[in-house]
Amino acid sequence: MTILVTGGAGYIGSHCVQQLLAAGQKVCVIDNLSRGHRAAVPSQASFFQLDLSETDELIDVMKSQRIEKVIHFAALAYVGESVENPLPYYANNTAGTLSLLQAMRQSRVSQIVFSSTCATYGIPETIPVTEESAQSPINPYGWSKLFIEQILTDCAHSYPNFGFIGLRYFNVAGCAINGSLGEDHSPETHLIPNCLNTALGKQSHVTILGNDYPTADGTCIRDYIHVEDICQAHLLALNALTPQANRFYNVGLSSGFSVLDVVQTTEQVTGRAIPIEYQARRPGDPPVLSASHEKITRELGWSPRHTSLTEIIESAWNWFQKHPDGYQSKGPAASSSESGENT
Ligand SMILES: O=c1ccn([C@@H]2O[C@H](COP(=O)(O)OP(=O)(O)O[C@H]3O[C@H](CO)[C@@H](O)[C@H](O)[C@H]3O)[C@@H](O)[C@H]2O)c(=O)[nH]1
Repeated sequence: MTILVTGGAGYIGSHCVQQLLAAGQKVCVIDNLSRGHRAAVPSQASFFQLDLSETDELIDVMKSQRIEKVIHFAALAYVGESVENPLPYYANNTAGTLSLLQAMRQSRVSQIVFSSTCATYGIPETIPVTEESAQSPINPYGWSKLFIEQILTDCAHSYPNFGFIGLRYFNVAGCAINGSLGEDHSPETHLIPNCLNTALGKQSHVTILGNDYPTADGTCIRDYIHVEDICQAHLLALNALTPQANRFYNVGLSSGFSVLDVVQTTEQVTGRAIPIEYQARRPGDPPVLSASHEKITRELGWSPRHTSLTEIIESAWNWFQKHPDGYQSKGPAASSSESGENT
């Protein structure tokens, strides 16, 4: 059977493709290659440069590649940007997923692992957040994903063969432990890459977006989880997919680190000073997010391997040092063929 991976040249998608291939799966990647530099798609996978909105082309790929299941990563995922400009979030994330689901239905592909987010919880009433916590997003990114959760739930109720598992990610971070894949967003807004780029001297300081939150040091607390542990959750979810599966799982470590904790840990890992400047809060940011992962541990046997923030940042620092210009750098991982040629 072949697994279709949407967004398979992106940060999390590329790491997952590597794990799927290592597990002996046949993989087909689609990616629109927008938003800056992408990882090269490995030659063992087939690749089609497609956007989620291209329903007919998606149907052609699903039929010609004999797709059996889908892992759906492709999405816009910047909380701040979604507040400034919500329409692309609903178009790309919500309408794009609708197009994908229509293509699946036309092609008789009925099982999907979906990348959801802790941003669907909004400001949680209790920490750690369980899957039963109320979902009330405070930014369009979270809403764009929550709408998809409802669409998937409705499909599972109405279509007998349809099954899904939705993974609600907390803050995915770090890079492949073997150094082969990294994190390269454009524009870069994520905290750990911004800290590492400051350590590399590519930017003068890290801007702390708010120090008046109701937390011990006044900065936001997040649950950082290593990208390879998120990918492991996808492989387990893939195996657990059945017709009528209708389940959501939090994927986080139940740990909480403030923005200042992350800056200090990055200083320790890199041995370099990271100057900071304070700015006002970024609209759409909840003060504290951390996951209960009891359900995915109990039901799927998920067991994260990289559980310290130091280890997560070390894996990223390893890649950033060797790729100071991201995938454009002249390094071993960046020199392979462009993903667009690899069809
Ligand atoms: O230069 C920076 C960047 C970020 N932050 C703060 O650091 C925290 C983490 O921010 P970031 O790394 O941008 O991640 P989030 O906005 O928390 O979003 C991530 O976590 C979401 C879940 O909330 C995922 O779904 C998103 O895809 C993913 O980008 C937040 O409190 C930010 O306000 C700063 O203070 N300065």
